[in-house]
Amino acid sequence: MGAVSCRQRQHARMTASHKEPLEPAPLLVEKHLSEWPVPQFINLFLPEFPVRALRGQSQLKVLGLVAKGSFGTVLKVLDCGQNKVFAVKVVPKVKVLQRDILKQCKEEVSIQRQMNHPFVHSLGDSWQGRRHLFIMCSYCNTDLYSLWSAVGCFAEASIRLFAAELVLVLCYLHDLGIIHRDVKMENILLDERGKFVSFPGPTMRVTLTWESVMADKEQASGAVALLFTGHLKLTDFGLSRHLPQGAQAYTICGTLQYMAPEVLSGGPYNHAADWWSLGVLLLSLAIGKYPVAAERDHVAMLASVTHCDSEIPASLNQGLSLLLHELLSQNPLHRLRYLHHFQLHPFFRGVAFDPELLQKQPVNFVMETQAAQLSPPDSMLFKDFDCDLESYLVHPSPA
Ligand SMILES: Nc1ncnc2c1ncn2[C@@H]1O[C@H](COP(=O)(O)OP(=O)(O)OP(=O)(O)O)[C@@H](O)[C@H]1O
Repeated sequence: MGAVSCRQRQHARMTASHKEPLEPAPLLVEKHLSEWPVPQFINLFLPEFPVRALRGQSQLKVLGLVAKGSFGTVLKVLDCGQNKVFAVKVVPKVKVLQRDILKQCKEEVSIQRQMNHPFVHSLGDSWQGRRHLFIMCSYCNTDLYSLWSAVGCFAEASIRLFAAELVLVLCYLHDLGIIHRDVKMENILLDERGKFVSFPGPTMRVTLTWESVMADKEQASGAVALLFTGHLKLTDFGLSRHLPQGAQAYTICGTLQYMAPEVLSGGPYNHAADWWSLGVLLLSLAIGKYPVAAERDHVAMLASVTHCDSEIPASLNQGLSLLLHELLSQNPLHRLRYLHHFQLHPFFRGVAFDPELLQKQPVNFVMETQAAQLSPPDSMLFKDFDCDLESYLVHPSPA
């Protein structure tokens, strides 16, 4: 049995107030490394994390904290050279070595570099400083978890659209011989090209930021209708690995609520485990809560998920209910897994599994301003913010 590496939801996006730029905006700089021969603490992370000379004009300014994940801290930065906003995951090298996740970290970057799909978040850049690893991607306004927390139950049409996009993504990954192992709402970002149109009252507001949608929601009474035109991007390949078709894995890893029974029991398992996670995700979107709450560990969780399919309410649309039963099958061999399974499925009748066409479809939501709640107060989660920011936040010297 492999190492146990289960994740609970440990991070949340920063609220608007946390996202205010720090004054003056610090620069994301680590001391330049130029020694030869290359010391072990650098060599270990090559070639996936090259050493970079300080990048003059294209230095990165930290605009705010986005989230603290279980492996690293995600910062929102401005690339002054390109004048473009990115997200940078900062992972302390010492944590990588202490947790024995060096191979996993390198795999994350090499897999994400390989990605070329409209619904997958591709890698912008990766490099190392003296004490940290940096993984940079384009910045996305929000993630599916935040949207779900605000909206609650998703309408069937929205579930159908997101499901079709995720089916395309998982088929793409599995065809490349990659298993994701952490498909969950927090790892699904909503496209940076996305636009939100909110209707907090009689007036319509077009906005690009999630924060202004939330402000509309706070001010309105009754409900806020929301039209979202962006689409999803699967991210976080931190637990992904190359697994050729027909091969099996044994490491117990993932996020407890989303882990398939064969993963929780220590394997063997294969790509079918990602389809189970998709089933949990879609069911959660449909019912507005997790079908099975997270238990304290994988043994207790395994006992709980044995009857996961019984959590599918009879009130759901027949096609959706059938899809969920076929994704949440205890036996991985009985799970849907090939694109043609989905193309012929009654739930997807009339859906073109074409990324171009899917991206053109807007998604509608209605947020009840009284009932809906944002994710838990994020400031609480940052009380124990333990990343040593001082080491790489250098205030720019006055001009
Ligand atoms: N490119 C991005 N743009 C905006 N937000 C992002 C971006 N990348 C990550 N995030 C946010 O940061 C969170 C944590 O990132 P990520 O999942 O990569 O870190 P992690 O350490 O692997 O976390 P976990 O182990 O909890 O999954 C994401 O859930 C998302 O909310």
